[in-house]
Amino acid sequence: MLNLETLRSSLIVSCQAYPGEPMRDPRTTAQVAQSAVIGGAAAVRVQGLSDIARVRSAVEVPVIGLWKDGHDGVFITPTLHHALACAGAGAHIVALDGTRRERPDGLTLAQTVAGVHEGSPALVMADCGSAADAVAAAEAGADILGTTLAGYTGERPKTDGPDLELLAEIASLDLGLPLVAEGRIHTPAQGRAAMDAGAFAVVVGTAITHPATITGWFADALAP
Ligand SMILES: CC(=O)N[C@H](C=O)[C@@H](O)[C@H](O)[C@H](O)COP(=O)(O)O
Repeated sequence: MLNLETLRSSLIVSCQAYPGEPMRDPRTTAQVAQSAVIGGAAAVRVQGLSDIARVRSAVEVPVIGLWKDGHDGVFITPTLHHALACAGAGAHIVALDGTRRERPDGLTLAQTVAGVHEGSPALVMADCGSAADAVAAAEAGADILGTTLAGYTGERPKTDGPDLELLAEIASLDLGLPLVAEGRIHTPAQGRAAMDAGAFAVVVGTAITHPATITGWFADALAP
């Protein structure tokens, strides 16, 4: 089983393209992931079964896999079925919705985490939206806590950069699990600030791997 200590103080790069986008292709995702590893990514985060499988065979670093189904409510690896499929595709860590919301298959988060642990060697990263989510996810047996859904569930404001206040709050609770900062980390300084707020590791997605958005930032800055 994966030793999480290898990810302490590290950068994890999320490599995702969205439905209909030109880069939505497993071969492209694998090339982006390989490039991230060359740059220093200690792990990668990848969406979708084909991308997980392709990236798993293309890089040596741990793969965090998720399956987005839909785009609102509980959509990040929403059920145990989705989670086990991610593990089956090769994810070392399965990222799943770690909120307190009702799940589409009616299972609790604890039942879902137990199901992943019983059915695969994968660890579970709980994508949380608040400190209350993080507490519940720790109690449910998650292996890693992430702030992925902060600003997306209505419990926290959508901050411009990372939700440093939430990170510090969860870190202060000493839940005994690695706390991964994820969401709207757009600069190296924001990554550093997330570490200083108590993160164990940092996930960066858009600012490294989504050229359409990055291009838009520059284009907007130049507009008269
Ligand atoms: C809320 C949601 O759907 N987050 C997704 C989770 O996998 C991805 O769309 C994000 O890109 C990822 O969390 C990384 O965050 P950012 O791209 O802001 O660095």
